[in-house]
Amino acid sequence: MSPIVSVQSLSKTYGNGFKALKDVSLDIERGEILALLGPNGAGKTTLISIICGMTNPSSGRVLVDGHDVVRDFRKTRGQIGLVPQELTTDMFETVFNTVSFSRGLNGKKADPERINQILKDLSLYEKRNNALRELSGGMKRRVLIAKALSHEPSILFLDEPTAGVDVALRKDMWQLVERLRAQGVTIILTTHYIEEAQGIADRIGVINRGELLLVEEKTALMRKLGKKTLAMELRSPLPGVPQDLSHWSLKLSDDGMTLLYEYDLRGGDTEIAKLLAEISSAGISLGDLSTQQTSLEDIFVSLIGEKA
Ligand SMILES: Nc1ncnc2c1ncn2[C@@H]1O[C@H](COP(=O)(O)OP(=O)(O)OP(=O)(O)O)[C@@H](O)[C@H]1O
Repeated sequence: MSPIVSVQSLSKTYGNGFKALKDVSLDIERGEILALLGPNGAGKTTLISIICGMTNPSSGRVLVDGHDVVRDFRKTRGQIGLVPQELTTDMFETVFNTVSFSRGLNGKKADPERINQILKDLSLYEKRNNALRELSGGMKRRVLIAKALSHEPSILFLDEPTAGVDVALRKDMWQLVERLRAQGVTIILTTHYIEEAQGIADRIGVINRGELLLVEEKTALMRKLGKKTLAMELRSPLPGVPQDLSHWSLKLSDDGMTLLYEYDLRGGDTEIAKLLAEISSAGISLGDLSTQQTSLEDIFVSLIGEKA
C-alpha cells in the first residue's frame, strides 16, 4: 500500500536565511506510530508544520494520501489532526464550543454526540460548559487533544504531547494513543522523552540540525545498536583485570570492586556462562550480578554526538 504521508526531498529555509530542514525524505506507513526524536531546534516542529500545510516548504513536496499538501490543502488538512504544544484559542469560549468549532473548521458537519464522546474519553465532559480560561493547564492540554480529534482524522500529530504534563494525563494520553492505533489512525509524535518513544513507537526517526539521520524500526534499532553490560561485583578488590581473563575485554571499575563486561545483544547469553566459569576458575569470588541494557537514549546521544 502507498504510504499515507510521503515527504520528498523537503527543505526549509526561513526568511532570515536559517536552514531548518535539509533534504528530508520520509515515508510514513498507514497505521504506524512513528516517533521523531531530536534535540531542541532540530526541525521537528517545522517538519510537522509543513506536513500540516501551515508552513510552506522552500523545496521538495509532501503528499498526504497521494495529495499535495500545498495544492490540495483542504483535502489533506481534513485528514490530519494536530496537537500543538500550546493552546492559541479564545479563552472565553467554552470547552464544548471550542472543540465543536474545530470540527466545523475542518469541514465536518456538527455532531454534538461525537464531541461529547471525545470529551468523555478525555475526562473533559464535566467541564464542557466551562470557559477555557477556567481550566487547569493539564485540562487545557486535554482540550488541545479533543480539538485535534474533533474531525476524526486518520493521521494524528502529537508535538511533544507530554512535556510538562502530570502522570495521570500522560497515562491517559498513552491509553488514547493505543485506542487510536487500534482504530487504524497513523500517529506521529515528537518527544524529548526517549523512554516514551521506546515504549510506544513502531519506528523511530532521529532528526538533528535539520537532517533526518535515520528512520528505523524500533526493535531493529535496539538490536543493531543496543548493547548490554554485565556488572559483576567482587567480594574483594582487584588491582587490575587478571591476566587469565585478558581475552574477555573486561573493564575494572576505579575502586577495583566491579568487573564490567559489555556484550552485543545479538550474541545471546551463552558467552556469559563461559565467562563466569572462567572467573570462578581464576579464583575470583563474585557478589551481586546485574545487567544494564543500552537505552534508546544512549543510542540517540551517540548518533547525535557522531554527527555534531
Ligand atoms: N519562523 C522562523 N524563522 C526563523 N527561524 C525559525 C522559525 N521557526 C523556527 N526557526 C528555527 O528553525 C529551527 C528548527 O525549529 P523547530 O521549531 O522546527 O525545532 P524543534 O525540533 O521542533 O525544536 P523543539 O524541540 O525545541 O520544539 C530552530 O533553530 C528555530 O530557531
